[in-house]
Amino acid sequence: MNNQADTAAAALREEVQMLMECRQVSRHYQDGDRQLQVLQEVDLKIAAGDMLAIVGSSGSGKSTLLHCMGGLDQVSSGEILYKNQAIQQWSSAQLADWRNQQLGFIYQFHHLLPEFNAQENVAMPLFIAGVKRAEALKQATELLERVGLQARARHRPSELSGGERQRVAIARALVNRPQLVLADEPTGNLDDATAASVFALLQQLNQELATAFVLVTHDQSLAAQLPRTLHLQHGKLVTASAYAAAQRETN
Ligand SMILES: Nc1ncnc2c1ncn2[C@@H]1O[C@H](COP(=O)(O)OP(=O)(O)OP(=O)(O)O)[C@@H](O)[C@H]1O
Repeated sequence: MNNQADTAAAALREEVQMLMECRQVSRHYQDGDRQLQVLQEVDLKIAAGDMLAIVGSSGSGKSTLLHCMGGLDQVSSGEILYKNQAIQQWSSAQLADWRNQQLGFIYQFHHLLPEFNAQENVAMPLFIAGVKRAEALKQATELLERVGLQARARHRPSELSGGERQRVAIARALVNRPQLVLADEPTGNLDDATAASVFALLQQLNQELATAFVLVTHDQSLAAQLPRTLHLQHGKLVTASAYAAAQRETN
């Protein structure tokens, strides 16, 4: 009886903590009469507080997978569950609310709004969610402090360095206290030292806030610092050793 209760409790804990699951996710694009298979039967699970890297060579499907996970692209078959609900069944309004309230996105080219200063850029998801301006700006300031940019709050993106802009983008991705952050090459356009400090910041935020992070990267050395790495090859998840063998063949 006790054993049964323990098993049930463990199963429940896993359910509660499971954030996202990709089940047999495939994505193809039609190119004239040719079908381009970009993702093939990808299975993966992300639990609360996970931090994982997705590595793969150019064109292996990393961004497509991330876009599907964020509901920005549609899967051709399979399903993506967020807290056990299939996101492809949601309306575009539901998807937009979900992205605004539960997800954070960090892109390689940060997409900050040039006419707004750093603090307003960070506050933007809160403005969109209907939070009052003063409260939104207060929360944005807290996040800017956290990423070490309080002194730059009133600067516009054009007045910031690449690394500073990327940190503003990270603060913006976190301002809604998302449970899951999807980051596409978040350090891709930064020099090595800045990339390392931005990466360290993501790790720190993962530990402090228990935010789950999925980081798409080309950079194997960054990925190696994370507890879990998934390897994409021609749209399929493969084992680390199969991936390494294929890399050796191409080099
Ligand atoms: N909208 C689209 N229509 C047609 N083909 C597409 C589309 N989006 C992506 N692709 C193709 O899908 C493949 C995977 O692209 P994706 O951007 O996911 O790769 P990636 O691994 O992120 O590459 P990179 O590291 O170069 O950014 C590529 O061959 C790309 O040309």
